[in-house]
Amino acid sequence: MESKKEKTFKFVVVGGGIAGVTCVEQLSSQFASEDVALITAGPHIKAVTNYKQVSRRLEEFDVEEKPSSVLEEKYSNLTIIHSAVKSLRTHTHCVETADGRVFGYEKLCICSGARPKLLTQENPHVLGIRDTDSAQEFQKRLSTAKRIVVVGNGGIALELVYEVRRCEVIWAVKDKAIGNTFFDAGAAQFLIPSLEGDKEQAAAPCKRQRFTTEEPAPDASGSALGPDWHRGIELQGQTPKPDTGSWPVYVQLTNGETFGCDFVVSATGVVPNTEPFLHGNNFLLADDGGLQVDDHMMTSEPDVYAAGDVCSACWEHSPLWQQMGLWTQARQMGWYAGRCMAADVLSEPIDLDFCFELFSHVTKFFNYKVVLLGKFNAQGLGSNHELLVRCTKGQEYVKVVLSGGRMVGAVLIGETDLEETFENLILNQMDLTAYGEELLNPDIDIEDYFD
Ligand SMILES: Cc1cc2nc3c(=O)[nH]c(=O)nc-3n(C[C@H](O)[C@H](O)[C@H](O)COP(=O)(O)OP(=O)(O)OC[C@H]3O[C@@H](n4cnc5c(N)ncnc54)[C@H](O)[C@@H]3O)c2cc1C
Ligand SMILES: NC(=O)C1=CN([C@@H]2O[C@H](COP(=O)(O)OP(=O)(O)OC[C@H]3O[C@@H](n4cnc5c(N)ncnc54)[C@H](OP(=O)(O)O)[C@@H]3O)[C@@H](O)[C@H]2O)C=CC1
Repeated sequence: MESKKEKTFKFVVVGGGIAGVTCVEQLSSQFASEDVALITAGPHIKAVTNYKQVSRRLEEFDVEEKPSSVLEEKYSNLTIIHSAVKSLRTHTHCVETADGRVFGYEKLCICSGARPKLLTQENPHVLGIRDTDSAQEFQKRLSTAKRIVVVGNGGIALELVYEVRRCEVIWAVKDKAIGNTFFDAGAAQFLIPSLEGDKEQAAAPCKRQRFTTEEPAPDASGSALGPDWHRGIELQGQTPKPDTGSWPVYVQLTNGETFGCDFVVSATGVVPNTEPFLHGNNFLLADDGGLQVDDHMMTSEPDVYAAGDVCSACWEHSPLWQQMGLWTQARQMGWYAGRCMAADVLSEPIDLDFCFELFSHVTKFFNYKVVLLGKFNAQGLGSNHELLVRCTKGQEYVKVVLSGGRMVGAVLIGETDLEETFENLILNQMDLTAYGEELLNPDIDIEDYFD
């Protein structure tokens, strides 16, 4: 492959999702006179727009799919190659693309994302949702569906059961409460009425959900969708009719029930897209199949970095941070990987970025603003923690996780206006023992309290 090299770039980034684009922008701007390449399988790239720093650590932004020419116009040293990488030779520092071209690199960053981990492979009645194509396929199939089964209890399932209209949705959940990847049972309880509310009934007179609490028995192309992916696409089925007794597919659950449906959405997590890079190389993989990266986003292969959903952060984490497959983390990792690659080339030292100090995520579920901070579900704390909860039905749910009298995490649902104060309390690790439950007393203006 070495002899066929068409061109050698100083930096090559693989993947036009948010991690890859952020990384390549960082490198192209810092090294304006060096050749940089972005190799991506899809025709479009993802761009961060309307970036807003909500507080010291919380950020919000929109993500837009754009033609890649937008990037090439912005950076004259950037070349975009539209083809999938089919193999990598780390010992000769080159990649081969599906269209047979070979490119050399000095430093490479793999940002190839992840793909849905489907319940069953190659069953035409089981769909995953990841990119624009799969979302469109879902929309098309939904338009003629009377009943679907959604399997999984994470972000995608939460969004779907709320957004789908005029179609019976059977949500198969193996946990005791909904939304296990984001919420505890208390928060889940707070959110449940939103699924049964009058507002929904008015918009979708035929919408019905049925919950079950047992799981059923039993090629990545574009970038992952992101915030508000369902806005602007009609997620509407056909009005449910009486069960005719004949469905395209049947799902048997471990609680013994069987449901027929038009199709099944497998919202059961993702697997990192690593295959094209593994053969012939010695990448260390984490338990989740991601490329292991150290605190400089470096994989176990020399001059190869990784960022976003494809990688697993294997440095010793801050006690207040954990990795999740999220838009924000893809951006932060892509940006930091670019800076680490630059520091390496310039032989400059670089410290782990402060964004990895505290986990923070702002999103929306069931039309509520949701802010998650630190060890929001007491992850890894065992019994060594206490919880304070304040809840006003239909308005807000506030949960604080304390360990040794110090705040280590929080879940804020609704317009609580507490995120900045709590973020500061978590970061400064102040001993809050003296305040006890007063911490969540709604009659106290907590901001003034700690100023
Ligand atoms: C339906 C849905 C809703 C979501 N909602 C949210 C949300 O509200 N908030 C949030 O924070 N996160 C959300 N996420 C998660 C978020 O989208 C991902 O964590 C994030 O997009 C990961 O970015 P990435 O750049 O690592 O990977 P991706 O966006 O998956 O990009 C990977 C890129 O690599 C390219 N690629 C793959 N293989 C190759 C190859 N061999 N050669 C060349 N190119 C390749 C792909 O074409 C793509 O351009 C959602 C995800 C989904 C699926
Ligand atoms: N607003 C947001 O922030 C959103 C973020 N996302 C992100 O996009 C990515 C993909 O989302 P999603 O697919 O929902 O993945 P998630 O990882 O969020 O959730 C997967 C869910 O499926 C469950 N599960 C896994 N295997 C099975 C099985 N065999 N049977 C039944 N249930 C199973 C998991 O349970 P268990 O945990 O017990 O394994 C978990 O509840 C995630 O990284 C997610 O964080 C997606 C949508 C919205």
